[in-house]
Amino acid sequence: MMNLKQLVLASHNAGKLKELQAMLGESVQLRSIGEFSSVEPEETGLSFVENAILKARNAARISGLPALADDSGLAVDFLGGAPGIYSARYADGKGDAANNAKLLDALKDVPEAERGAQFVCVLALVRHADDPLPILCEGLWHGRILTAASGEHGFGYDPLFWVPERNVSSAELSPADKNQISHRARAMDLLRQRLGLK
Ligand SMILES: O=P(O)(O)OP(=O)(O)OP(=O)(O)OC[C@H]1O[C@@H](n2cnc3c(O)ncnc32)[C@H](O)[C@@H]1O
Ligand SMILES: [Mg+2]
Repeated sequence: MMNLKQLVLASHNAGKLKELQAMLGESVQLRSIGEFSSVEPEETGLSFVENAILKARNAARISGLPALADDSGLAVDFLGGAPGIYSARYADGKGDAANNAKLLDALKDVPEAERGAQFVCVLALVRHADDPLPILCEGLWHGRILTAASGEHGFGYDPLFWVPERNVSSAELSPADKNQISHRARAMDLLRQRLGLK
């Protein structure tokens, strides 16, 4: 079994680090890859799985530690699953606010019944850079895209994501609540099972 006290998170996204660390609790300390390098690998894969593995291998290579990567995004039904793996780059790298504005515009005049969407999260854990058997876990979260942003918590597309089971946007959920039911929470639940942490 790998030494999970020294796990590096292959992500430059502070929101992910916060959520994943909260879910893992104190038994595992996640170190950010940002401590080792500020260079972000190019996400050249065609799937969440490929990009998660690519990021995990890269972080393991740079840090010399086992690495966990999270590749995630928003798949919107009306847009045929876009922006999907391109969610972070949807507005050409101009950031969360620009991504959200572009999404609202793409769904302008689309009725509520056709605004379904899923958050997707794939977690990949490699023991070392060339690990031939990465652990892969995925989680989905079904909801709807709102017609205007609402809420201050979370990050990314959270203010636009309506959570039917709670009747609020994902950014209106407390961090603890989001971490119980999100795509990331579901993937992490599976990962903890795989690692024997629960
Ligand atoms: O690749 P790393 O360094 O981990 O950081 P990133 O932000 O680029 O992460 P991704 O490539 O996985 O892109 C994920 C995109 O999906 C969005 N996203 C993922 N999970 C989310 C969540 O829980 N709430 C809101 N938006 C989320 C996020 O804001 C990004 O635009
Ligand atoms: Mg990324």
